[in-house]
Amino acid sequence: MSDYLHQKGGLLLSTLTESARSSSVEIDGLRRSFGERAVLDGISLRIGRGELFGLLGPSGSGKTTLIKLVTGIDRADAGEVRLLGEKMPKLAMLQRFGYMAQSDALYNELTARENLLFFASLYRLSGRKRQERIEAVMALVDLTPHLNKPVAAYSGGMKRRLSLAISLLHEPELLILDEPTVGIDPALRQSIWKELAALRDGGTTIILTTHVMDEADKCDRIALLRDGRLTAVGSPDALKAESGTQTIEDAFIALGGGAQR
Ligand SMILES: Nc1ncnc2c1ncn2[C@@H]1O[C@H](COP(=O)(O)OP(=O)(O)OP(=O)(O)O)[C@@H](O)[C@H]1O
Repeated sequence: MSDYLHQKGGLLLSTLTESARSSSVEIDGLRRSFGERAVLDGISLRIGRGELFGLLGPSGSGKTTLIKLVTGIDRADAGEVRLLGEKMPKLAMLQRFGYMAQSDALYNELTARENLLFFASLYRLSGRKRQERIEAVMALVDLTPHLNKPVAAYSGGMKRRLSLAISLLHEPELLILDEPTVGIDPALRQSIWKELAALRDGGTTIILTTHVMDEADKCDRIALLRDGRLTAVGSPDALKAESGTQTIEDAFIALGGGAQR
C-alpha cells in the first residue's frame, strides 16, 4: 500500500513539475469585479514556454484587467496566477518578466536614456552590458537618434516605442505587452513583429493584447475574452476552422467578439 502511495505521489509530483516546466503562465479560476460587474468571471488558461499568445476581446472586455492580475499589479478577488512556476504577486518576479502597460509608465521630465538607466538599475544591469542593452533596444524601436531627448518632447508613438524598449531591456524570459503596437507606423510595426517572432523562436514567452486582426493571425494561439469569460482559445487556423470562417476577423465576430453586452 505504502509503495502504491509512494508511486502515485511520485507520479503526481512528476506531472506537476512537468506542467510547471512547460507552462510559463498558469491562470486558475481568476475573478475580478468592479462594483456589481464581474469583469473576469472565472478565467483559467495555460500559456506554454516559448509561445506567442494573443489576447483578444471587444473594448471593455477585461484584457487589461487580466494582464494587470497576471503581472501582480492588481489583486484578484479569487483564483490564482503562477508565472514561471511562482505564485503571483511576487516582487522578485519583476526581474524575470518584461511588462509594457497600456498607458506609458515613463518619467516625462527625464530623457529616454535616463529612463532606461532607471529601469536598468531596477533590473540590476550595469557596465558594458547595460550600455549594450540600451543601444540594442533603442535601435530595435528606431529611437537611437532620440536617446538624449526629454520624454516630454516625444510623440505618443515614440513613447509607446520607448515603453517597448524598456520591457525588453533585461532580456526577460517572459514578455507581457498590453497593446504594444498602438500608434506605431506600419513599417516599424512589421519590424517589431519580426523581433517578437525572433524572441519567441529563441524561447521567450510572449503574451500580448491586440485589436489588430493581422497581428492576432501571427500569434501561435489566441484567446477571445468576452463577458468575463474566455469564449475561445486556439491557434488562428483552429479558430477559423471552428467557426467555419476564412479570416481571423470573421472568426472573431462569429465566436462572439462583437461589441460587449
Ligand atoms: N479600477 C477600476 N475601477 C472600476 N472599473 C474598472 C477598473 N478597471 C477597469 N474597470 C472596468 O472594467 C472593464 C474592463 O476594462 P479593461 O480596461 O480591462 O478592458 P479592455 O478589454 O482592456 O478594454 P480596451 O480594449 O478598451 O483597452 C471596463 O468596463 C472598465 O471600465
